[in-house]
Amino acid sequence: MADLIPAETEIVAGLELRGIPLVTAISLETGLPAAFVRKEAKAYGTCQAIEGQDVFSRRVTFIEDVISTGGAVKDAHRMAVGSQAHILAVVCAIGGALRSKAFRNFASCPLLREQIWKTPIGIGIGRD
Ligand SMILES: O=P(O)(O)OC[C@H]1O[C@H](OP(=O)(O)OP(=O)(O)O)[C@H](O)[C@@H]1O
Repeated sequence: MADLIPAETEIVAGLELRGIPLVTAISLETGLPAAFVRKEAKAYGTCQAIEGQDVFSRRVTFIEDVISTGGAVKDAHRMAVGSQAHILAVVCAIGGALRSKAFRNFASCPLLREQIWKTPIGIGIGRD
């Protein structure tokens, strides 16, 4: 997966929960700093949705284990945009589970929709 991360990436961000061990391994392999995207912002303490790095104005690639409807990526994208991160792409381990609903969800995330055809997820679509 590490080979598939866009070269401009400054931070890799794993989506809770199964994206967390993946992004940790990719961070160790690439040296890119890892962030961790909660399903929703914590209601106390840091009150953050994205932990581990300040993603403000940074180029971020999401790391996911599998995408089905795209709902988890859509939620993460909304929170990352709220933090003014620039999301370059989402790289997932298993793209073949992608369902048609994902395209409706990605329609609200134009950057991801653009990238989806260029990243391994596009390969996943081809296998579906
Ligand atoms: O594209 P989607 O339809 O959103 O489905 C994919 C998501 O579903 C799974 O997580 P789940 O919600 O089961 O949570 P978990 O990783 O915390 O177990 C998986 O790890 C993805 O994050």
